Amino acid sequence: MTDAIQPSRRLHFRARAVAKSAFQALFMSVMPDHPTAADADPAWIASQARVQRVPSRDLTLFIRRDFLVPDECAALIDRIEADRRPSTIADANGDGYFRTSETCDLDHGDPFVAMIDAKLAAFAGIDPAYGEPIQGQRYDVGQEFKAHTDYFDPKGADYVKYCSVAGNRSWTLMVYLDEPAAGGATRFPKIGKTVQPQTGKLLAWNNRIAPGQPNPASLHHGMKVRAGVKHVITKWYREKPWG
Ligand SMILES: O=C(O)CCC(=O)C(=O)O
Ligand SMILES: [Fe+2]
Repeated sequence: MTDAIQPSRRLHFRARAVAKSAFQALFMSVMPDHPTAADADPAWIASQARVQRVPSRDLTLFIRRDFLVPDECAALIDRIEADRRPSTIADANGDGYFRTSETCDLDHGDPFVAMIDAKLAAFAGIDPAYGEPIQGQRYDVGQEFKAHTDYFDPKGADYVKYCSVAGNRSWTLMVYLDEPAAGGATRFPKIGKTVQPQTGKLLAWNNRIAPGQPNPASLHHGMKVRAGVKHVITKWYREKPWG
């Protein structure tokens, strides 16, 4: 079970591709040296300041607090608030309450969003061409995204629809933009790790054990917000260029 992207939106993003690549080139050029590979190198991620690796044999998971500053988070929240739709999932399982949040497709023609995208790519050390457009997710009280994986099930009905061009998802980067008054943690049940939302905190994990081999230990649950509102951005990289 995973979230679903909106194929109809892809045309829109393609039309923005020229602006996107120009901004990306600009921001990538002012960033310190970093890899631009097809896949992230955990050693690169671990080498950066203030990066913590969560001890686990089964999942490669990093946490970087204060990856974004509060002003950057607020500017992203403004964009998410202005343009959101009900979140969706692939491989529907009949549970209408599986993912109850709202989603925003951030506009990569917006130079600010392009700058955030470049920062994420530099952190991962992945060529931005492998990234899906960044999404924002918004959870109101009682909303959640039940335990799921971000990769698409290769045996699932929706695999061809979502993965025939760019392959499966490789890495997930996610940044908390605020801190709900209660609830809203991200739980990784297979490795016994729960991460609390904190403004600007980034999580990065590898959804595969090896190329082409999804990792079931990447299962995670965006838990119910109990008080307040939670916003995050999610960035998924693919095995092949997004196109
Ligand atoms: O909101 C969270 O804590 C998790 C979000 C998530 O897993 C997703 O959007 O795929
Ligand atoms: Fe997820």
